[in-house]
Amino acid sequence: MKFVEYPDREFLMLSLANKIAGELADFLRREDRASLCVPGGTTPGPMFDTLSGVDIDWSKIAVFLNDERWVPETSPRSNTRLLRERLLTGRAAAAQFLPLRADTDTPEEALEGLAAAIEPHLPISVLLLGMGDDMHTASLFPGADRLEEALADTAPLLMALRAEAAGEPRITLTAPALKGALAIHVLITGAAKREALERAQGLTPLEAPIKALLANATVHWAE
Ligand SMILES: O=C(O)[C@H](O)[C@@H](O)[C@H](O)[C@H](O)COP(=O)(O)O
Repeated sequence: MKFVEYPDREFLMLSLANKIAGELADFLRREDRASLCVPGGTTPGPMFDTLSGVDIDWSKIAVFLNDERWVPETSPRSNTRLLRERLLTGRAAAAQFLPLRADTDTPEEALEGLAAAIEPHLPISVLLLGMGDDMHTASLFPGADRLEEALADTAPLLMALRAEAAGEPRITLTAPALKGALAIHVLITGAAKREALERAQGLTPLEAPIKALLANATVHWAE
């Protein structure tokens, strides 16, 4: 794991947006298409604001979430809504967005169709992850009902998980799909998350799911 500390959040968000844009541009020099997989939550909005304006060929980039909360897109908790408002706008509006949400009562009913749309875009070219104070990443929550299956090398691309801390049911990319990414970044801010990350180093992925993704990751942090 590589850990990069920034003097403040603004500098972190700008630098990370430029780093990710540079990596996507590099992929597009070598390949016809690239994919970008990003978290929802409250942290990445300012980074999305910068990234959405960068001058790369977004029409060749598939964008999808790490995970989605099973709520309608009109909900303030919808990660899709965050993406539409903060990332898939400006130049990045030309990107191909692959949803992790469908109009079914349960995430289980939608898994197959959603996974089939993402499958052709693997491995992920650039993966950005967030992390909660409880050391969850994507919707791989400690104590989630099917966490062990979702961490296994044999896990399917997508799974539905339920956890008390998650609130609503979740749909998430599983550990092997995330681990297969060609570049992995983790974006965290604040003292509590830095401490949680340090704690995770000494724990197993079942106790601290972020641990499953750290080996090849660059963690970006500011107070
Ligand atoms: O839907 C989600 O909850 C996210 O994708 C999740 O994995 C997120 O990255 C962390 O919970 C951190 O969230 P914050 O940035 O809000 O702290």
